[in-house]
Amino acid sequence: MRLGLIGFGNIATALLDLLARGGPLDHLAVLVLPGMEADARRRLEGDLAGAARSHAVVTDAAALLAERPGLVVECAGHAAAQAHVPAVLRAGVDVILVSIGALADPALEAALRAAAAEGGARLVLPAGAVGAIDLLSALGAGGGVKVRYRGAKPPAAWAGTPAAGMLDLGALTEARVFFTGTAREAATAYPRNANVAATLALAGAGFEETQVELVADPAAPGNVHEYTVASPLANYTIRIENRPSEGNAKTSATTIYSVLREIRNRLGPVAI
Ligand SMILES: NC(=O)C1=CN([C@@H]2O[C@H](COP(=O)(O)OP(=O)(O)OC[C@H]3O[C@@H](n4cnc5c(N)ncnc54)[C@H](O)[C@@H]3O)[C@@H](O)[C@H]2O)C=CC1
Ligand SMILES: O=C([O-])CC(=O)C(=O)O
Repeated sequence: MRLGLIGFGNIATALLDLLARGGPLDHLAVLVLPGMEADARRRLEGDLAGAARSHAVVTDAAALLAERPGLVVECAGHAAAQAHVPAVLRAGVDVILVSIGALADPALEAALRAAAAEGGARLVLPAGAVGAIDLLSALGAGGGVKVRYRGAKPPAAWAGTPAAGMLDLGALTEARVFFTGTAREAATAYPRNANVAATLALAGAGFEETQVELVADPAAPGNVHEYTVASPLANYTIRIENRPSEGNAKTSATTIYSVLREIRNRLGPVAI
């Protein structure tokens, strides 16, 4: 398999580590920010040396495409999704988009849909840190879906976000709701913490109709995603207590495994 990665942070490196357990990739191309090439090469020739038979480190989409990836995983952030994913899709290469909240920008959502159609490629939106997206997406097609989502994380996971200006994160002794609004507002204001809100919106009731609450909770047993769905076909509530990933407290470890699942489902004889 020839894999392209946009971003080489927590998700990308943990994913490579997992993939390498199944044997090395045929070729790996990694797109990093300019100036970060040497760091990436050091890791690819150091602790991640077994991940691929050959590798390349690039800084733009044209160079990534020149490496002929069969699949690209975006795991870099909203700005990277905007800068690089349209060209990859237009070139006919499928993209697993992890920074799903980027689609809260209607212009980018339209551009990515158009690029995928033009290139004959597929934009794959993984479940990421949440679950039961299969059911929500099925119900979404039936219409009349209402979704309420609550995302709670320990205070430290909200560092560097607008929550830090509203709350004294280090001194919290009880749970505080600091945001209520639509999924579009949540994904836009919290690009590194509310991709789940966008995933639920895209699967179910849409960005305006998906109600979101974000919470800093010193007693949270991890990154907790809870949502309730009411629809003519089924009603359900789900609560997921995620362990944070080792490399980034904002990101749940399950996100990495969700991307691994998408890749495994493309390669194996059975998809589940
Ligand atoms: N769909 C979901 O459920 C979830 C989505 N995410 C999203 O996944 C993304 C990655 O998460 P992590 O790996 O934990 O973050 P991270 O911060 O550890 O890694 C991101 C990497 O991307 C690099 N980067 C930033 N802009 C770039 C650009 N324009 N071009 C190339 N590289 C660039 C950074 O230097 C960094 O190394 C974030 O956008 C995050 O919000 C995270 C958790 C859940
Ligand atoms: O990983 C998580 O728990 C969720 C997350 O950061 C997001 O929704 O962006």
